[in-house]
Amino acid sequence: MRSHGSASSGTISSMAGFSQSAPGQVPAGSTDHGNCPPPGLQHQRPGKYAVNRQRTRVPILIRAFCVLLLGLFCFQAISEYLSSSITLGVVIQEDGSKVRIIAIRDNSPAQKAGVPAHNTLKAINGHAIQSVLDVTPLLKETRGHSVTLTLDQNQISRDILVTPGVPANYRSLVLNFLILVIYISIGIAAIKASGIDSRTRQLAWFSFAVALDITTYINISYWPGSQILYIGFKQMLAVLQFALLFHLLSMIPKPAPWMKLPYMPAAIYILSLSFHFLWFLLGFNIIFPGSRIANLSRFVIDNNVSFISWGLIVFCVLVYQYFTAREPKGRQQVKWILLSIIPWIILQLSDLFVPNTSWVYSDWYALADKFTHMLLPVGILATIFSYNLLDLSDLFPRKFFYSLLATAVLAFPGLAIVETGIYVSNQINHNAAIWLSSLAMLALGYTFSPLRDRLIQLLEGRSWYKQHHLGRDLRKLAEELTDMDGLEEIERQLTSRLASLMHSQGVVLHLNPGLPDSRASYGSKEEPVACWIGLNSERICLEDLELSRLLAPLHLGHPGETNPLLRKLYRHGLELIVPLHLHGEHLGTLMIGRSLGRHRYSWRETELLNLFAQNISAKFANALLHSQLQFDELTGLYRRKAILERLEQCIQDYRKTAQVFSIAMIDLDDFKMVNDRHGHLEGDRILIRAAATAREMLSKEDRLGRYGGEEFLLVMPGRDAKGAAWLCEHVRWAMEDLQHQDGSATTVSIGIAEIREASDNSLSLEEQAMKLIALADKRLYKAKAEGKNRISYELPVQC
Ligand SMILES: Nc1nc2c(ncn2[C@@H]2O[C@H](COP(=O)(O)OP(=O)(O)OP(=O)(O)O)[C@@H](O)[C@H]2O)c(=O)[nH]1
Repeated sequence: MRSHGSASSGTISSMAGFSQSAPGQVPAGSTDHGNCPPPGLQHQRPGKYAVNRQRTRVPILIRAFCVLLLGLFCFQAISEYLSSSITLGVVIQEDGSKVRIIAIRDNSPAQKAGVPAHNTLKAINGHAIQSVLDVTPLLKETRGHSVTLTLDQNQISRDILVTPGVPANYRSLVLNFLILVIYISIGIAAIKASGIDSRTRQLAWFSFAVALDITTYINISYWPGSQILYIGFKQMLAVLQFALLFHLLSMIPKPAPWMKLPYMPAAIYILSLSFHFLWFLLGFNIIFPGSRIANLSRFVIDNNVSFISWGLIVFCVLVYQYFTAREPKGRQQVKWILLSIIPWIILQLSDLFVPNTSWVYSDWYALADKFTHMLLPVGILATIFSYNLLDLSDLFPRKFFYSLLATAVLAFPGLAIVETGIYVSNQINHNAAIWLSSLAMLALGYTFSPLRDRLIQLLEGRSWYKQHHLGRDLRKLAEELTDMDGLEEIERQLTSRLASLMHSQGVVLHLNPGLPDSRASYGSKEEPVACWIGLNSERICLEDLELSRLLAPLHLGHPGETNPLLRKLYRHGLELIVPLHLHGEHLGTLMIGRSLGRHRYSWRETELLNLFAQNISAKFANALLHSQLQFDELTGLYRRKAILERLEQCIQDYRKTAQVFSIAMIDLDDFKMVNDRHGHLEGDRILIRAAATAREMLSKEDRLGRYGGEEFLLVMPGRDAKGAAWLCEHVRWAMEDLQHQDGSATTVSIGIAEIREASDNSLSLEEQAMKLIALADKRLYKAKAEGKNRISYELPVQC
C-alpha cells in the first residue's frame, strides 16, 4: 500500500487510451476489461477483507449504568415524597457554631407562619440546634405535627409555631425526568456513533455525568449517612462535568491549541478534581480547621465561585473557538453552543450579583435552573446534529419520534382543556391532574396519526431534514459497500448511488495506480463527466492537479479561483473533489458533478461527503491490498493461485449448471533463446507485451493468468473445445505481430482441453482442475513436438 501514496500518476485521461501501462499496472486504455482486475475480483471470498463497522452496539456496562440512573431517579422520587412531609421551607447555613436561616422559600410553611429570614435558628421544640445536621432528625421525630422554632432575632428569642409539610414537588420531578431522558438519549446516541468522531465519545461521557448529577439530587438529610460525603461527591461530580465540558468544547469545531499539548486532557481532569478536592477538605474544616484559607474555601463553595469561574472559562473557550474557527460551519457550530450556554451563565452570575438572596431559593430560580439545564444539551445536540454525526432515527423509531412531537403539539391546547376540566370539578388534586393529562396527551399524540403524518410531511420536506437524511443514507451506503464483494461492483454501486443521493450530474471515482482506473456514473449529461476523465479532446491530467496533496474536500467554482485547470473543470460541470485517505495515505478521489437542482452543495453536504469518504477509504485500501495479492506484478495477469481459483469456480458452475468451458495452456516458444540472445530485460518486455496482446483478444468472461515463467493459463467460460480453438488461433496469430529486437516474430504453442473430456464428479475441485490442466499440458507438448507455433485440441466425441 505504501508505494501508491507517492505514485499518483494515474491520469484521468487514461480511460481515453492515453495511458502507458507501466509494468505491474493494468493498462486502463482498454474498454474491454476481459482480464483487467475488476471482473476478476467479482469472486472475492465474502468476509475475507471485511472492514470494521463504525457503529457500535451500546456496551453492557453503559446499559447497566442507564438502569442504575433510572433506579436512582426512582429513589429521588421516593425521597421527594418522604421529605416533603417534613419540609419547613427554610434555607439554613452554618455560621461558626450557629445555624442561620438565610432564605425562606416561596409558599412554604415557614413563609405562611411568618418566619423571617436572616435569623439564627436556636432550637426546635426546645432542642438546641448547633449544626445543620441536627435539624432533620428533630423534624422526623415530630412528623405530621407542628414544631416550635426558636429564633434569635437581635439577641431576642422568639418562638414561632410551624406545621411542616408541602405537597411533593412532582413538577420538578417531571422536569428532572425530562432532562434525564434527554441526557441519557444523547449519551446513548453518542456512544453508538463514537467510532466516527472522538467528540461524540466526549459528549457521551459528559451526558452521562450530567445524568448522574440529575438523579442524585436527593434530600440526603432525610436519610441516615454522611452528609459531608454526599456533598463531597456532588461537588466532585460537578467539577467532573465542567472538566468534561471544557474538554468537549475545546474540540469543537477543531481541537484548540492547548488540547494538542502532551498529556493536556489528563492534566485537565487531574488538576481540576484535585484542586476542588483540596477546597472541599479546607471548606468543610477537614484540614486546617478555622484557618483563613479554610474560611476562604468555604466562601468559594458557598457562593459557587468555582463553578461560576468554570462557566466563565467555558464561555471564554467558546468565544476563542468562535473567533478562531476558519470555516463558517465551525463558527455556526460554536454559535449554537454559545447561545445555549449563555442563559445558564447569566443565571449563575445572578447568584453572585443579585443582592436579594431569596431569589436563588425562589420557585422562579428553580424553574429557570431546570430550563437552562435543558438548553445546554439541546444546543450541543443541535451542534452535533449539524455535524450529522448522530442519527436520531437510530435512537427512536421514526413514527415514535413523530408521535412524541405530535403529543407536544397537542399538549398546549389539550393540557389547558383537560386540566381545567379536572381542576374545576375539583375531583382530583393539581399534580395528579398534570400526570393524568400528560398521559392522555401521550396516548392521543401516539394514536392521532393524521397530525403525525402531517408533521412528517412538513418536517421531512425541509432542506435541513433532507441533509440529515443524506447523512443517514451515506452512512448506509458506506455500510453496504463494506459488505460488498468485487471491486467493480463496489465502484458501480458507489458512483451510481452517490450520484443519485447527491442529485448530481455524475460521480467519478478515481483510484491510484494499482487499482483499476476511473469509473464514472453518468447522470443526465455524459459530456461534462467525459471531460473530467478525459474522454473528449480536452485531455486533463490528474498529475497537474496534484490531488495526492489534497487533504480536505475541494469546492470548485469560487469567484476568486486562480487555478485555470480547476476553473475549467468547474465550467465542465465538476463541483466537488473529495480525497480518499487512509492513515495519511492518498488512495484516490471522489469527483462529484454539479447538482441537477442547480444549487451549490452546502458546507454540510461537503462535510457529509468528507465523512463518507473517510468511512469508505478503508474499503478501498483493502481492495488495493487484495488487488496486489491477486495480480502478477510483471504482467498484470492473475497470479497462479488466483487463476486456479477462477478455474475451480468454473468447475463448480459446470457441476451445478452444466455450463461448458475450456482451458488453454499457452507457452512462448524458444523463450530461453530470447533471454540468451537479448537479455532478461528484453525477455520481460516480450512477456508483458505477450500478456497484453493475448488479453486484447479475449472477451469479458475469459480469464488469463500467469501459470509459471512464460506459461499462461487461459480459462474460457461458455466456450467448448471448438470455440476455444477458434479464440486461441486468433491469439496465436496476434502473437506473430509481436516482434523481437532482431525482427523475428513471437510464437506460441497452445494446448486446449474442454471440461467434458476430463469431467469426473468424484474428484475434488482441485483434483479436477489438475486433471484438466494435465490434459491441456499434454496437448501443449504435443504442439511443441509437432513443430511449435500451433494449437492442439480434440473435439469431444458426441454420443
Ligand atoms: N525474462 C524472463 N525470463 C523468464 C521469466 N520466467 C521464466 N523465464 C525464462 O523462460 C525460459 C523458459 O525456458 P524453457 O522452459 O527451456 O522453454 P523455451 O526456451 O521457451 O523452449 P520451449 O518451451 O521448448 O519452446 C527460461 O530461460 C527462464 O529463465 C521471466 O519472468 N522473465
